Amino acid sequence: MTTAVRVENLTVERGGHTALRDVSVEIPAGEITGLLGPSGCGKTTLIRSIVGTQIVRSGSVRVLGAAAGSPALRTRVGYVTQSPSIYADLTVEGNVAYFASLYGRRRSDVHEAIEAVGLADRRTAVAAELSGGQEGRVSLACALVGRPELLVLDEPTVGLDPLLRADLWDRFARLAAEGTTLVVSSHVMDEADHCSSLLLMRDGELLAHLTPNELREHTGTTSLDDAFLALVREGAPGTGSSTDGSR
Ligand SMILES: Nc1ncnc2c1ncn2[C@@H]1O[C@H](COP(=O)(O)OP(=O)(O)OP(=O)(O)O)[C@@H](O)[C@H]1O
Repeated sequence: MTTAVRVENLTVERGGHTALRDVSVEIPAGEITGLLGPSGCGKTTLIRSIVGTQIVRSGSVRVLGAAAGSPALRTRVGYVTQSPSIYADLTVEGNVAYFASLYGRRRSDVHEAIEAVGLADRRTAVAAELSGGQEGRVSLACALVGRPELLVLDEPTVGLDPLLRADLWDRFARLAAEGTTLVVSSHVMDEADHCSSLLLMRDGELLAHLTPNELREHTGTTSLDDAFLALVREGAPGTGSSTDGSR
C-alpha cells in the first residue's frame, strides 16, 4: 500500500476543547477513504489538519511526502469545504474557469468538471442565483477541474438529490481508479459502502480504520448504522487488530 497521508499522534485544541486526541492513521493512495462520525466528533478538524489550515498542538501530518500545508502541495491537493467557497458575482463557468486557469487546465476540463456535477444547463447562471446545493456543486467543480492528486471533500453530498449523489460517487470511484486519493467526510452511514475504507471517529478520537465489510463482520450487523453504534458501545478503540486505527 502506498500511503498518501500519514498522521502521527495528532492532537488539536479548538476553543479550549480537545478536538482531536492523539490520532494516528495512514490513508492509502488511490482509494476513497470515508471519514465518518457524529457531528462535532472532529472530522472537519482532521480534514483541516490534512490540508494544512489547522494549527495543531502536537503530532505530525505528512501529505504526499511533504508536511501538510507546504507550498509544494498547493496544486496537488484539492479541498472542498462544507460551505461553498465560490465567487457570487461570477457565472458557474466563470468560477470553474478561474480555478482552471490557476491550475493551468484547458477549456475542455472546465466543461467536463461542470458536467460532472450536473450543472451543464446552468453554465451561464450567475452563482448568486443558484440554490445552496448548486453552489456546493460549483465548489466541487472548482476542485475537480484542478485534477489534484489528493481530493479532500467535507460532506460533498449534503443537500443533493439521490440521483446526483449516485452520479458523484461514480465519479469519485472513477477518479480513484485513475489514481486519485479521495478523503470524503460524511455523517450519513449509507454512503460508507462507496468507500474502500472507513475512519470512524467519535469525540476527537479515531475509533477504527477498517473496510465496510470488516465493520459489518466485526460487529455482526448488516446495517452500517447499527455497526457504528455497536462499535461505539463496545468502547473501541482497542477492539481488535483491524480496528486499531492503523489498518
Ligand atoms: N471555530 C471553532 N472554534 C472553536 N471550536 C471549534 C470551532 N470549530 C469547531 N470547534 C470544535 O471542535 C470540535 C470538532 O469540530 P469539527 O468541526 O471538527 O467536527 P465535525 O465532526 O466536522 O462536525 P460536523 O459533522 O458537525 O461538521 C467540536 O467540539 C467543535 O465544537
